[in-house]
Amino acid sequence: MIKVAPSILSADYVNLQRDIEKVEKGGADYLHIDVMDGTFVPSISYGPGFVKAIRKVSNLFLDVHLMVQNPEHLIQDFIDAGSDLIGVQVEATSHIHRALQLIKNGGVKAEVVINPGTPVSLIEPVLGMVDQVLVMTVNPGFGGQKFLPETVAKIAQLDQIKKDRGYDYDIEIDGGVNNQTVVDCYKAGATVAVAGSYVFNDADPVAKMNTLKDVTK
Ligand SMILES: O=C(CO)[C@@H](O)[C@H](O)COP(=O)(O)O
Repeated sequence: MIKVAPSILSADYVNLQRDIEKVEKGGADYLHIDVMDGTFVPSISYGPGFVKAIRKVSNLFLDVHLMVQNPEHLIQDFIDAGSDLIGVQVEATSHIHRALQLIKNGGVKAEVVINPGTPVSLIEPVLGMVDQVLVMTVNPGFGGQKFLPETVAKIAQLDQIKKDRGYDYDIEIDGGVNNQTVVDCYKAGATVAVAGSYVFNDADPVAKMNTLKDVTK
């Protein structure tokens, strides 16, 4: 069964605490928080103060995805804010190893993220040091996009590397995840599914999370 990480990008910001409590009580495994800087991706979202505020009202595992250029400058702020895991895009820094070290040295789980156009070979050197790999299944920056099926092969490749080398990272997927697209990803080796619009654009987000779990049993 896949773990589910609702993405608050699609939550109702005016009733954010209500939406977070709903998915927390309903069995969410993580809460996914997308940090966008308007440079690495076209949109701007939230900063460390936002993560700190959520930390005060929720015990959920905070899965913070930095879609920002040169993330190393911001990592400490997001550690201090109470993140449980911090993800950095391999395309956003010349120093991916250093960025991951900074996260780990701060006592937080470390994740490397790859965009749909980025090959797995680019992150191979750091796979032995991460707790999670995020395979973007859409181009990052916006919720509600269509899943890109060609990304499934990369999930399978990462699963094979994990088995061959005895690594134990989780493989997370993000973008266009729904009750259909999640199935092939799960079969290929995905262990965590981020879902934004599928979960929150429904009157019953908990039922949607349960569906993602049910179809991957
Ligand atoms: O990273 C992103 C968007 O770039 C996400 O985490 C979105 O929140 C996913 O939204 P859906 O595709 O599930 O609507």
